[in-house]
Amino acid sequence: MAGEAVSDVLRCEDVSREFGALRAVDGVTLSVARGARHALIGPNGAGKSTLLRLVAGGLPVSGGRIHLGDVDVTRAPEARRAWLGIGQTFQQSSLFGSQTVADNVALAVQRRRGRPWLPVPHRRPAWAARVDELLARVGLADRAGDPADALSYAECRQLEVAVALAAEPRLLLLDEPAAGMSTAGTARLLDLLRALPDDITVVFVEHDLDLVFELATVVTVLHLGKVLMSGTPAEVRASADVQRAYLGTARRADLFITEPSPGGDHVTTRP
Ligand SMILES: Nc1ncnc2c1ncn2[C@@H]1O[C@H](COP(=O)(O)OP(=O)(O)OP(=O)(O)O)[C@@H](O)[C@H]1O
Repeated sequence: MAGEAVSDVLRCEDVSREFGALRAVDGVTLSVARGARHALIGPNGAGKSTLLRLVAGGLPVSGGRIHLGDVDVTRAPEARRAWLGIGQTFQQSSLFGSQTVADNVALAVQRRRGRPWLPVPHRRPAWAARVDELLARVGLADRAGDPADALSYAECRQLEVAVALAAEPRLLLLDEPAAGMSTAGTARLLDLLRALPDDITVVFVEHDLDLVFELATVVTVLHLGKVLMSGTPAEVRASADVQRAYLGTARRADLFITEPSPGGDHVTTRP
């Protein structure tokens, strides 16, 4: 319906992706509301990263449809989707290590302003101001002149967010943004993501369930390529189905606590 298309930034309808005989994503239907911080969680191999790649356009779907707002982007190439407003960070770094922190962002700003062919970062005042603003947003203003190679792992992830934001996305896809981070790095990342404006909708894949439950407004749980459930963080933490999906994995099954009751399994969450 037209009304739904306006309020949802992203809609996946019956989206599937096969790798040979494996259905990595199996009939996923999902709506992401404007301004949401929408987490995708699930055990290893559930299909989370594949779904992100299908949305970003890095992989074609085997079936189903993907809408960005009211535009059907199912067959659109990745660059077109980026132009339409899908930004992303990757599990693998996409930074230029020998370029400065500021120049990494400047190149991304240049791409957005339609000058991707300029061989070196161009120093137009308006673009430089945008670079400064983005570096301040991700907490790297004081590292602007350092080569990206000199950044810590956590700072690299912060810089990748700045590069993604330079493309002015309305939908930002983050694949395991906290992977490999220290507690302090994760806390900084959480602050950074919390401070993003509401007109940027965020969909993120994350194994750190503490981060998920701190940040997410909606959580979708994938299991064996299918949506097991979508709900608020509280609903997901209280779900016996979700707990069962996580049991037997090393991933924070302790967040979901089963208390035996006369009526059968009863799941509560940690206070
Ligand atoms: N390019 C590929 N070729 C073949 N199989 C793939 C490919 N990419 C992913 N898969 C398989 O698809 C399934 C889903 O993988 P995916 O990476 O999407 O899971 P995930 O939920 O992100 O897992 P993790 O949490 O471990 O990153 C897995 O069984 C994986 O081995």
